[in-house]
Amino acid sequence: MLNQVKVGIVGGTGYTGVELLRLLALHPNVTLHAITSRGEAGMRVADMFPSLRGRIDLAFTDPAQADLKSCDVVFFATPNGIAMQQARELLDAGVRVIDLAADFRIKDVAVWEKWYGMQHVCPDLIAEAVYGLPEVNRAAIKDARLVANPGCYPTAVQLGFLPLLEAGIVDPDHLIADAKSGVSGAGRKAETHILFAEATDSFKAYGVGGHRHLPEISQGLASASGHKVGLTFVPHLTPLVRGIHATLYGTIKKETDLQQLFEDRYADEPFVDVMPKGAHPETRSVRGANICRIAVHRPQGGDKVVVLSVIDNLVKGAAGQAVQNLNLMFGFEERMGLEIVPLSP
Ligand SMILES: NC(=O)C1=CN([C@@H]2O[C@H](COP(=O)(O)OP(=O)(O)OC[C@H]3O[C@@H](n4cnc5c(N)ncnc54)[C@H](OP(=O)(O)O)[C@@H]3O)[C@@H](O)[C@H]2O)C=CC1
Ligand SMILES: CC(=O)N[C@@H](CCC(=O)OP(=O)(O)O)C(=O)O
Repeated sequence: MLNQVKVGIVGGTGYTGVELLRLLALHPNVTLHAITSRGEAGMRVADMFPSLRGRIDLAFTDPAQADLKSCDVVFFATPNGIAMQQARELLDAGVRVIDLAADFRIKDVAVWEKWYGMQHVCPDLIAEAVYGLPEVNRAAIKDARLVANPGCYPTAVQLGFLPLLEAGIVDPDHLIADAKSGVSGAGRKAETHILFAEATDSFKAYGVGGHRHLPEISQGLASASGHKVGLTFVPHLTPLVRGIHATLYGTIKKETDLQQLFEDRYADEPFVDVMPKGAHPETRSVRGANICRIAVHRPQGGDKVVVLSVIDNLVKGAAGQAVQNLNLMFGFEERMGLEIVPLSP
């Protein structure tokens, strides 16, 4: 077992890339070896991100020149369609890969190609990849060469629905996920809808007709329930920087103590907190930390269950979960580098 891993990050200037840097800077068993950027090659990381001054003494390298093959593991914090072009070469060189994008998340290649609008260049690697949701796939992640780190909405929604579907408590044909994301979920790019004046002091749904996280969530929930699910998923853009709040609805078909069900399911999970009965988790209670806080409700004792699930999209929804996966892959304690108290307020 290695006690020090050499890490490369492709896409070090994006929001998930810099979040990886923040977490890995304090990870005792990680040595950062290469951090790429095409636009900022040559610039010192700490000059671009003063929050990392005194913590990271490296410069960005162009991905074409970066020494990725001598790393033990490479994270791709890049747009969709980039990791699939380089994964095989790295795996062949003995490098393990964690993709924060969606290239390896959906097992059905035709479904992936339809939603992502491009041809997949290595479908055989999709078959090999392990979906990196530790609360479901912990054992397989430990042995994986290639991990598909889950999407942000899919993390919040799946963790909220899993106990109910695994135990057959709700009707799997009529699930509703009403989810809200902060603006950092859209990445660090110049687009009109995420400009301060457009996104602040306003609130809107988007992708009601279909969002690319729908097939990813449906795949995970189907696997939990043992058959296909019917899911209505509506994402919203909310004027927060970080955070996802998912309100999940199901129709109860089998009676159980819902609070006990959730507490038992997540009793041994270091990064899922089932809150006391009647709680209303806030996104600020997870800000900056690798945690999903969940509360389960049964309004007026009726036939509907309502689950509230909150995460920080950049941490449990991306970089933190990726570090959790690294810890599992290299046999480190799962909490290593992730013992962070959320920022509140
Ligand atoms: N933001 C979030 O909350 C979440 C994001 N994700 C996923 O993680 C991935 C990264 O997201 P995010 O950090 O928000 O994205 P950003 O747009 O903020 O950053 C993208 C990064 O990728 C680099 N990059 C872009 N194109 C290429 C390329 N062709 N080759 C190599 N590097 C490239 C960019 O740097 P440069 O152009 O200088 O090379 C930049 O560092 C995306 O796939 C996203 O869907 C997943 C979960 C949550
Ligand atoms: C607010 C916002 O725009 N969110 C993004 C989520 C993108 C993301 O993180 O995508 P992956 O998890 O698939 O990598 C969106 O809806 O497209």
